[in-house]
Amino acid sequence: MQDVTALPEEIPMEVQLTDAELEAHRERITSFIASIVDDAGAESAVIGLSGGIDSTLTARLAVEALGADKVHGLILPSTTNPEESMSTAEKAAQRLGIEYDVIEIEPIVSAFFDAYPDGADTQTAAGNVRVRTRAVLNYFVANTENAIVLGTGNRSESLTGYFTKYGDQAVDCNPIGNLYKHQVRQLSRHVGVHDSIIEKPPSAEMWQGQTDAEEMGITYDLLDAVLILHVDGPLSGRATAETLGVDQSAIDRVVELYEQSAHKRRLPPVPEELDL
Ligand SMILES: Nc1ncnc2c1ncn2[C@@H]1O[C@H](COP(=O)(O)OP(=O)(O)OC[C@H]2O[C@@H]([n+]3cccc(C(=O)O)c3)[C@H](O)[C@@H]2O)[C@@H](O)[C@H]1O
Ligand SMILES: Nc1ncnc2c1ncn2[C@@H]1O[C@H](COP(=O)(O)OP(=O)(O)OP(=O)(O)O)[C@@H](O)[C@H]1O
Ligand SMILES: [Mg+2]
Repeated sequence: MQDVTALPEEIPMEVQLTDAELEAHRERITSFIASIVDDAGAESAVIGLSGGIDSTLTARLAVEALGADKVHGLILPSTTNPEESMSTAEKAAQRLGIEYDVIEIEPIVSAFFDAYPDGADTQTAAGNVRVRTRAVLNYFVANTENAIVLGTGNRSESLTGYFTKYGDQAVDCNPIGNLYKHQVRQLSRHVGVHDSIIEKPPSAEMWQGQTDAEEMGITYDLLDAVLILHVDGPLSGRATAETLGVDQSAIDRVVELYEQSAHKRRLPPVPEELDL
C-alpha cells in the first residue's frame, strides 16, 4: 500500500485549513444543521454513534447547533464492533451530555441470517445487513420523536462510494459531507474531539480487523490528494502521479473507486420518457 504521510510542500492544495477557515466550516455546518431541523419542522436530531471520528465530530457540531437536549445518540453494537469502540461512543455521548440508547443489533441481524442463510457467511453482504439494520433503527427513532437523521458521510467516502447503499448513506443530511477525510481530522482537532478518537484508524467495523485504508488499498492522505488534484481538480492522472511522487497505479485505483461507485451518488434511474 502506498503512503504519503507528508505531502510535498509545493502542492497547491487547500490541504491545510487555517484556523479562520476551520471556524468558517464550523459556522457553516452548525447553521446547516439548525436550518435542516427547523425547515423540516422537526424537534431534534438522531445520530448513530460508533466511537469513530465522523460520528463524534458530527454529534459535537449538532450539539453546538441544537443544544444537547435536542440530540439523541444511538449506540448500536454488533458482534463485529470491538467493545472499546462502543465504550468510546458511550464516553463521547456522556461528554456531550446527550441522551443516548445502547441497542444490541445482533438479535435483529440473526433474524435476517436465519431468513436467508446463504448470505450469512459472506463478509460484505453480512456486514451490510448490520449497517442497514442501524439505518432502520435510526429512522424508527426519528419517526417516533419527529427528528431528523444526521448522516456522518464525508467527501472522501462519497467520491469513492465507501459506504453501504441505503445503509449508513440512508440519512436526511450529511453535515460534514463537504469535507475530505483529512479536513474532518483538522476540524475535529479544532473543536476539541479527543485525540484518541482522531488518531484511531478509520474502520467500518463490519468485520473484525477491517480498516478503511486496507480495504480501499490506499491511505486517506494519498486518497484525498488524488481526489483534490485529479478527480475534483484539473490535473491529469499522470501529472497527479508525478506531483505526488507515486505510481500511476494509485491514481488508477482512485479513479476505479470513483467510477464504479457512480450509481451510489445518484437517485435510482428510470427509463427515458416515451416520445408518444
Ligand atoms: N452499476 C450499478 N448500478 C446500479 N446499482 C448497482 C450498480 N452496481 C452495483 N449496484 C448495486 O449496489 C450494490 C452494492 O453496493 P452496497 O450494497 O453498498 O455494497 P458494497 O459497495 O459492495 O459494500 C459496501 C462497501 O462500503 C464499505 N462501508 C460500508 C459501510 C460503512 C463504511 C464506513 O466507512 O464506515 C464503509 C464496506 O466496507 C464495503 O466496502 C449491489 O448489490 C447492487 O445492488
Ligand atoms: N456500532 C454503531 N452504532 C451506531 N452507529 C454506528 C455504528 N457503527 C457505525 N455507525 C454509524 O455509521 C457511520 C459510518 O461509519 P464510519 O466508520 O464511516 O464513521 P465513524 O465510525 O464515525 O468514523 P471512522 O471509522 O472513520 O473513525 C458512523 O459515523 C455512525 O453514524
Ligand atoms: Mg467507524
